[in-house]
This record gives sequence, structure tokens and C-alpha cells, in this order.
Amino acid sequence: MPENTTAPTRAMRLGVAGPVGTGKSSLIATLCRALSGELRLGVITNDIYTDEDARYLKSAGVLDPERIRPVETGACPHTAIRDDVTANLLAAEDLEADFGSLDLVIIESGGDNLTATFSPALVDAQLFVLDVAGGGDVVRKGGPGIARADLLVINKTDLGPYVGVDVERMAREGREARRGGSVVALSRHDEESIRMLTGWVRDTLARYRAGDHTPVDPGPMAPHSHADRDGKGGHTHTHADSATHTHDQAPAHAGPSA
Ligand SMILES: Nc1nc2c(ncn2[C@@H]2O[C@H](COP(=O)(O)OP(=O)(O)OP(=O)(O)O)[C@@H](O)[C@H]2O)c(=O)[nH]1
Repeated sequence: MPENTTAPTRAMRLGVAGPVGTGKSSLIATLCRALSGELRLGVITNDIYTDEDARYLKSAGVLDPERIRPVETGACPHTAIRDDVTANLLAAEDLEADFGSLDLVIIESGGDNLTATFSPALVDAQLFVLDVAGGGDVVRKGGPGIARADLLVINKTDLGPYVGVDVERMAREGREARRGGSVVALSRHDEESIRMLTGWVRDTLARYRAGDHTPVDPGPMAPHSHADRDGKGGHTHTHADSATHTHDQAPAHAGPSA
């Protein structure tokens, strides 16, 4: 039988990004609790000045503490997951070297704003976490993570009634913003929602192993300009603010939002 040369040989790297306090560490603890019996896991956390998230996960007792590694970014969180991913790549490679083969390495970004996403040079797939406590309209504000991460998680749905947010509507608007892309409405108190999340991780890992998963870069793209083909003057722009922006000037554009 011919060998599948596209099948990867290392663990899948899954990025978890989203604004401060939306529940990224808690979600990772939930994933570890649910999946550590069936998958060989490692976790890397990113904090600006501390190893707070790594300490939280270690104290949660969901994984061998040796498998949880902190990266101290010392700068804006997006720098270490997007602009220069070296520290995180080294941490991921060290984890795999220390524990032999792993199935999944989860990388938590420091809490950042709506534009922070992982570079595909670091992760194979990424999820973006919002929470209902941030308000139902956050999802309508858009941004690359909301629109184009592999999965959008709307977290802490149990808080919906207390903060006056219609969770179903928020999830529906999330799907619309993503043009049908995957959305999971999650609460760590809701087993069914945890099954949806773990099911998505298993499916993505299966596709990754089969060589059927293509990492995408949600952006934001660097500002750029196009040739002045129509005499109106080329214009410099970014794609950070809109999932619907299209290039009417460029016939073919590399990137998911073109
Ligand atoms: N009610 C409720 N609270 C949650 C849930 N998930 C997390 N939280 C709480 O939300 C708060 C923030 O959770 P974290 O997991 O620390 O959030 P984070 O995104 O990792 O935070 P940063 O790393 O600071 O950006 C904590 O008080 C959690 O206990 C949930 O499903 N429901």
C-alpha cells in the first residue's frame, strides 16, 4: 500500500486565543480532564510577566505538571503567537522531545484583543474564545478570530440569564459572522456542550492525522496595497476589521479573507 506522505509525524498543535478572562485556561483544563485518558497531551501557556496560567493548570490537577510549560512573553501577547513564534515552537518541540510522541499540544495565548490570532507557523488549528459576560454584541464586532478561527467558542453560557444575554442569538450571530463556520456554545457546567467541544477536537485531530486538515491564517494581514490597475490609485489597507472585505482589484489573493 502506498504510504500517505502528507500525514504528519508530530502532535497536532491547537491554539486557544481570545480576550482576557473569557475562560481560555478553564477550557483547556476541561479539555485535559476529558481527553487525557485517550490522548497524550501537552500544554503551553503564554503570560506577559508571570506563569500564572501554567500554575492554575498545574494546580487544577488535570495533567502531569511536567506536561504544562509556561512561556513568558514579556511583550504584547500576540507577538509570541504571531510575529515571532520561536519561544512557543521551542517549547512545543521540547515537550515532544521530553515525552516522546504526543497526540495534541494545546497552546494558550495570553488574553488579548479581538485581533489576536495564531500564526499557522505555530499551530495547525485554533479556536477563539468569547464569553457571554463580555456582552452579546461582541460577536457582531467581528475580527479575524471570530470570523475565521477554525472554531468559535461562546463560553460561560450558564451566565447568560444573569447578564441579560440571549445565548442562542449570540451563537446564531456567530455562525452568520463565520458564514456557517463551526461554533460551540460552552459552559463547563454543561456536559453536552463539553461533548460538542471534545467531539470537534477529535474530528480535527482525525483530519490532521489523515493529512486532510489545512492550517489557515485567520489574519489580520499586514497592511498592503495593490497595483493601480484602474487608474483610481492603488490603496493601502488591512483586513483586520472586516470578514466581508473583498479585493475587487486582485484576481487571486493568497489568504482566507480575500
Ligand atoms: N460561570 C462560568 N465561569 C467560568 C466558566 N469558565 C471559566 N469561568 C470563570 O471565568 C474566569 C476566567 O477564567 P480563565 O480560565 O482564567 O480565563 P482566561 O481566558 O484564561 O483568562 P486570562 O488568561 O487572564 O486571559 C474564572 O473566574 C473562571 O472560573 C464557565 O463555563 N462558567
